[in-house]
Amino acid sequence: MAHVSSGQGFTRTSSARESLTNSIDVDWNVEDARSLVSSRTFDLASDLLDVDVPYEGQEPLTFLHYMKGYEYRPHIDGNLFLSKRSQPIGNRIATTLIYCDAADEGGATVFTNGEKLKFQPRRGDVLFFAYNPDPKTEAMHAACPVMAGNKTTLTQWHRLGVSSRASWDNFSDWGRFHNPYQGSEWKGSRFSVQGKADL
Ligand SMILES: O=C(O)CCC(=O)C(=O)O
Ligand SMILES: [Fe+2]
Repeated sequence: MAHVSSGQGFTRTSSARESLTNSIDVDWNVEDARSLVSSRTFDLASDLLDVDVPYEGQEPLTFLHYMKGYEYRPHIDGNLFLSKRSQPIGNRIATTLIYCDAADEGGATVFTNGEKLKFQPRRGDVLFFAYNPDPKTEAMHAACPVMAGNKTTLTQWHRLGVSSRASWDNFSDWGRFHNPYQGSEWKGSRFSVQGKADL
């Protein structure tokens, strides 16, 4: 059972997932650990997907802490295709996982359909996956139970079509989430696929 926190002092529970979680809103007006880590995940996503993934208006960074026996059963993070024909405006298209601490035993991230990949993370590893072409097959994944030690991760989901004026919760039916940094905008440089050919 997970105690899934919004960071606003309430939790909801999920039987598919057992971890301690916290949502970390990013203030895009300042350059700090949160904005720098989060922005790098969007740059990576833009580069790999060949489409500019916005920074502002995205879901918060989510910190997950798995203790011994905790796991996250097979699930999909998003349910739309990223194809030339469909325009997944406002929807999740990909996920970046940053492994802050690896378990001593267990805690692999596995892709349970398609090619059945198993990724045994070490501290500092980063895993990126898109839901293309079929999110219900290749992108179905799970976090194996932690058998010894602790595992902590930061998850950043990536959406297209969000902005400082149109945040992610406008495009989901989970209700409106208070973000103290709503409307903040990154003033620094950012990766763009337009300049990629010149690299
Ligand atoms: O911690 C993991 O290995 C997977 C986490 C995950 O699936 C998620 O945050 O959506
Ligand atoms: Fe997931």
